[in-house]
Amino acid sequence: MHNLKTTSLEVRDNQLWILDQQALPQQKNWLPAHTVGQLVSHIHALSVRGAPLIGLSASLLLALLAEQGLTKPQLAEALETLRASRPTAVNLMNNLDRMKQALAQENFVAALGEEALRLVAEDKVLCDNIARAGAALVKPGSRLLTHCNTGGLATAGVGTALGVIQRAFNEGHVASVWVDETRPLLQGGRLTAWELGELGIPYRLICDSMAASLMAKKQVDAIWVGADRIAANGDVANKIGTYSLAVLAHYHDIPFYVAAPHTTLDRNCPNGEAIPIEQRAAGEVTGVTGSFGSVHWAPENATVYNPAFDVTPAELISGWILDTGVVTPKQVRDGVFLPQK
Ligand SMILES: CSC[C@@H](O)[C@@H](O)C(=O)COP(=O)(O)O
Repeated sequence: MHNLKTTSLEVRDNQLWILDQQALPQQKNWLPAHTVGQLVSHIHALSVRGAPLIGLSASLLLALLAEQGLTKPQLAEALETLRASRPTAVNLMNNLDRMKQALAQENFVAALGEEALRLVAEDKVLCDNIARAGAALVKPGSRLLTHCNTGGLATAGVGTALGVIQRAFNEGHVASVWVDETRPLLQGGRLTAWELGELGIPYRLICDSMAASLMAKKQVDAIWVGADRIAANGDVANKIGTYSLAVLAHYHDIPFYVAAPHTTLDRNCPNGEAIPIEQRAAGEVTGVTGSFGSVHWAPENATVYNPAFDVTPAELISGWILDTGVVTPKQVRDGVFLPQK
């Protein structure tokens, strides 16, 4: 495979490397993801993260392993191991379904390589299309609020919700961005703040618990988030804390938008209750770990509840901004996300 580089993935000399998103922004470390074991552990550690990026990294690794001579049964096993590495984001499953079709072909080495590169190239276009559709909804002078990280780090392109914000800023419509720090893993505080700084977009970092009072003070004009899975009834799984924002937005009459590629849509998943939610380690809540080391503040044996995602019901969402355009609540109620006949 030829060399390629996105913000956080690199194929160099037929090996996959990932930008360690756990070490950012203090350190820019590229880690080897040369084996299934390495990539799965990077996915578990959230060194590779963001729904689209997880799917692309798994697809590229499979293609590279095929070039290195793994047999069809070995590749099929690798594919299933990768598929099981993160349960909530459906982009991983969607991308691997396409890789599975390539694997079924006689000339599977070439087919896997072509398909993985196609997925990366497509993702860039999907991001651009989402940004274009979403930016048209951003009114001049907007103070936007976002959660988690949905930028170039999480995709092969400009990102999803953050891609919308970037484009709307370039069009002169964004005054500033409120960035939720996004406990427990601080994707907002570490990654979104860093990306917005690099882009020169004015932002202010807040603790998640500060969003409510900002809305009460009329300091937020719209909320933009990404998605890990959109169910057929429009319910959306996204980073824990998204649901609270949607409830707050509803109470304060603030538009709440979800931006995602069509690869995040799961037409076979009837509603949010059917979306598997990943439960994560207690240590993420009892303290914090980063490039600076680990700090723990909770009592030694504290019991913890740590779901990585929550579900926002469709009725709290003002619009689903896909690469195919803006989907309205009425269209969702009329069944636009239902399985296609
Ligand atoms: C374009 S990224 C969309 C989502 O994956 C994003 O909003 C999110 O929830 C990421 O969670 P993470 O656990 O950091 O992978």
